[in-house]
Amino acid sequence: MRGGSEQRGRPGTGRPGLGPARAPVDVRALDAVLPMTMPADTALRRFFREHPEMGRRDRAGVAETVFDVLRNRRLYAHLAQSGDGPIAQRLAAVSRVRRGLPVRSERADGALPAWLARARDIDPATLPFAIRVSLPDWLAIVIEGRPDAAALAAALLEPAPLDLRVNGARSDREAAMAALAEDGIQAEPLAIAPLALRVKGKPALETSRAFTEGLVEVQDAGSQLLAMLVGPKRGQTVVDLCAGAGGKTLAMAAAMRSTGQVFACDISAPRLMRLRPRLQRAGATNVQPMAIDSERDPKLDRLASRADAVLVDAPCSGTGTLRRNPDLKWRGDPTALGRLLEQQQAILEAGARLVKPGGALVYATCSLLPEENERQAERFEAAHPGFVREPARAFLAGQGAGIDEADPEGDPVGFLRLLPHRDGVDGFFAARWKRVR
Ligand SMILES: C[S@@+](CC[C@H](N)C(=O)[O-])C[C@H]1O[C@@H](n2cnc3c(N)ncnc32)[C@H](O)[C@@H]1O
Repeated sequence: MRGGSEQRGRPGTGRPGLGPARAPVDVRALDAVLPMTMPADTALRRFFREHPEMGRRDRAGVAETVFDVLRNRRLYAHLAQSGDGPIAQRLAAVSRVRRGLPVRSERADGALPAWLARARDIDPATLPFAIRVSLPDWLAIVIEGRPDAAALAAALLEPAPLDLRVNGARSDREAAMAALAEDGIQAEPLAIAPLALRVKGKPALETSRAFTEGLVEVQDAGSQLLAMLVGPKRGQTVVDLCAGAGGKTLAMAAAMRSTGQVFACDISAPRLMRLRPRLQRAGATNVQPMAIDSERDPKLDRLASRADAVLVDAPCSGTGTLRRNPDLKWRGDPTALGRLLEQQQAILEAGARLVKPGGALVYATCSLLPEENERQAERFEAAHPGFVREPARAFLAGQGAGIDEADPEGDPVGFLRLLPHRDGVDGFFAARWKRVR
């Protein structure tokens, strides 16, 4: 998808259309994001920092266009092929026209140019699957092969909802909803996870009392289930081996009511730094952030066979989170998958070494790719007969998650698979094992 029509008419090249300085702000924002040299939300945050004159509402409008384009980029680029002007301008115009928003016309009579009218009126059902659902070929092949392809692909094009996890150490759902309501934020409980709330609209959450006082934390409800699957209990030693900025660390620390110890390990010190203010807000005193060089870091030796539970929330393709991170479709490099698979295996091995006899090991991804999910879990089991798979859905249902014990696809294997079109959460995979010897 990179190339062809998208390369034509770059900004500042004397091409027809608007010059970059005069281009509408959503077009300039797209110019900043589309080179994909960094994650889209980082590029957009930087763009907003450079434009302090923009108000909250303007930013929201621009973010909506940018993310709509990222979600639908392949379809829009196809529809924009016959248009004139720089690609960012054409993509923004297609986005606006297909969302029923006004588009600035350059024609004297105010009518849309013919190409844009065609782009507005075309029925995507007439287009090939990968273009229709805006997936790169490598991912379209995987998704089109599934029985639920149409529903899954459609769900991946929707914006993700904003889910919160109530900090059980400080509040409960009723009290958190009341605190949010004080700041005009409406939220409803979700059945799937016992501490999950779904926020209505896009309010200014981070300035609300519920957020600043650590009653709630932003976390997809599916992600909350993965932390629950670890089953951390008061007083235990738990290792979160790929803790990142600590979404699941925080959930586990709260479940342990600030007793015991959660070692939050990651090779990215900057990500772990982002965990610190979150710990403070949540009042979690049982977490020890631990920056490691790799999964073989000798710092981990002292935890060998000591952990009651280990979570390996492995680095992965992120294909389950495309609602939230649509730029991954265009930044993701399928040739890097082999390296990721090796890393996942190595981290899972390292995690297993830390589990004490009788303890639990959870492997989780936010991927839709069987190679990163079922195949990895099966490979691990074949090499580690001392780890016995436990039925994940039954485990979660036993803790109050609103999911059926039986796999919806009738699969008896005991893995957890969460899907946006079916479960209303991001796409996740998880396996839970008990170390029996
Ligand atoms: C899926 S993210 C973790 C998200 C996090 N658990 C959460 O809930 O927010 C994967 C993390 O693995 C980390 N990582 C990558 N390779 C690693 C390794 N060899 N050992 C430990 N962490 C690693 C990455 O830095 C990244 O933060």
